[in-house]
Amino acid sequence: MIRSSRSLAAPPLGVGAPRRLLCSLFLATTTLTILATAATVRQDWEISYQFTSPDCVRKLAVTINGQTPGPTIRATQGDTIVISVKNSLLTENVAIHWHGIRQIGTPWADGTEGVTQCPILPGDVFVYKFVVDRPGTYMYHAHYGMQRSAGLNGMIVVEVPRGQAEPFVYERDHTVLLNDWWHRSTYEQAAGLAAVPMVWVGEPQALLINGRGRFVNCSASAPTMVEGCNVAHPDCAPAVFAVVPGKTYRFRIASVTSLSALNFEIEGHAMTVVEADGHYVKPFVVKNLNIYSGETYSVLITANQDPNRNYWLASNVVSRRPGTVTATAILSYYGGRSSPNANPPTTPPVGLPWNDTAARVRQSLATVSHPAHIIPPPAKPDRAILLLNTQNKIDGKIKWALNNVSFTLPHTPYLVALKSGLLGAFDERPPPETYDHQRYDVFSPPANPNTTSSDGLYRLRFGSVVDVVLQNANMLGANSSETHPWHLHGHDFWVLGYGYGRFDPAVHPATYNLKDPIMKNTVAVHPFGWTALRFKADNPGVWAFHCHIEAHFFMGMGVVFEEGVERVGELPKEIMGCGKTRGGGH
Ligand SMILES: O=C1O[C@H]([C@@H](O)CO)C(O)=C1O
Repeated sequence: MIRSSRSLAAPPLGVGAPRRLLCSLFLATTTLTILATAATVRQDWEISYQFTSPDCVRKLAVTINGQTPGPTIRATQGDTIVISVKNSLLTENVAIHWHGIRQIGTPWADGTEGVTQCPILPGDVFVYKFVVDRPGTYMYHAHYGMQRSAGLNGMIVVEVPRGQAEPFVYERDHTVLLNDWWHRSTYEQAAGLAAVPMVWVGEPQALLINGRGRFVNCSASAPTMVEGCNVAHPDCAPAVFAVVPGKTYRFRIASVTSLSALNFEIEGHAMTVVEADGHYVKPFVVKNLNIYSGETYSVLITANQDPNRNYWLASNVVSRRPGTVTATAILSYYGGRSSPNANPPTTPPVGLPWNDTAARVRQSLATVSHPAHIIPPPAKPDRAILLLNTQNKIDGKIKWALNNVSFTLPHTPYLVALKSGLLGAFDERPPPETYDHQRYDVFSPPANPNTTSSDGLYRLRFGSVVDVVLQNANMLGANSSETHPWHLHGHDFWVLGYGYGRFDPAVHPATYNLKDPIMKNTVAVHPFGWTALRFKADNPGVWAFHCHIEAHFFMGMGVVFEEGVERVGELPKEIMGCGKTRGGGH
């Protein structure tokens, strides 16, 4: 049972309030309406392991109140979200990240174990409290070890306040949470990644749409071939999305995959892309939407097809050679002759060719700001950090590194260590700002695969403008480079440009889009390419920036930024209790 409530806050008592009330009746009413819309959305969550069958095969999953995915959090811009999390995992810690929520003024609520908090111990209750300051489509998920892959995830929808228009209209929205799913436990996956030789997690056993998919080897004809397989299990019945003929719908789509880049399609219905990571996009129409882990999009579709049959929603792997069947859900018209959950008469769409990188780059380039919602980027950065993404080795173990440093999480959260002046909690030497970009050959495997590890962090001047260029490269094997979706906590960044091959700091900044760049919190770095972003270091706190592929972050593909930590208010004691913070941080 979820206890969920949205209660209106009392109008805040401010110096201006009494004077505003004396204004004309019209003004007073308007002011009160605005003040009264800020509400508190409360939910009580209990996190526990449960047997679930998302792809028809029984597996233990980390659930919220028994469910995976967890409940969708729906709120209005300006609302305060209060989620009380009880860890009932018995033998496992937990931490929950509110992906895309900037946590302005509440950096301790970001939910990133090792960065912003100690993990929540079994039996403990931790209350996350933060404001959703921007409308849009977001998600939440575990941010502790590889726990996200175990099922702890869900969506956050932040609506615009009533009466405020968006640059498009629709009848209502549907939420679509895309995921990938493995049968091996996250512990087995993590142990494999850290082994010599490494055991790679491999392609997922299933793709999920709203937590439902189908393992290809679990079939009605041979149910006993796979242990725990039951094709009739209600957990794996495809999700059904109902539409009224002639109406336009907003599909809010989020990808919380551990690994897979996906190609999403609604059979027979063109999709107009209108939002990316909480920002309005200059609308463009696609048949197939590419979506990387950590990204969200909103698309509009109009229910203008034959209402007497159903249509597939389909999700397919791209960017890696697929080893997983298409995930499907069903679009059904109200009043049509087809039963809502009947399979459509066609075969499910298979998406774009997995290796059509050019098509995916085209979509990245098409994603620019809506003309009426441009937030202009600062003309120049104060600092530029160039990060070379390489696959490397440490003591024979395969790792990922940035400028030859593979990231490790400290045991003491940076936020507490920095705020409380704890020494020796992490490597005080800052990681390198750049690499030998004139000589490094991004098209060949690293000449010397060995790398080093560190938990050092970048300290940014508060209020400064920072550019980061993510340079992709060849992996350890010849002719291979993968897509990496990089996610920044605590900020949105402007996406200034993408390029193929070696980034040249003397040439490429002149090609940046400073006119109408989209702002995002997650962006793809395409194979053998580079991606340039800019952000303002104006959110006091400590923020992770990492590849959103669960295995890659585990293998060291991340960095951490600190800015204005001296401006952070008193830290809640509840985020402490581990590492050097065991005495309460003092
Ligand atoms: O980090 C990774 O390791 C494997 C492979 O490179 C080694 O097995 C893979 O595909 C990754 O993305």
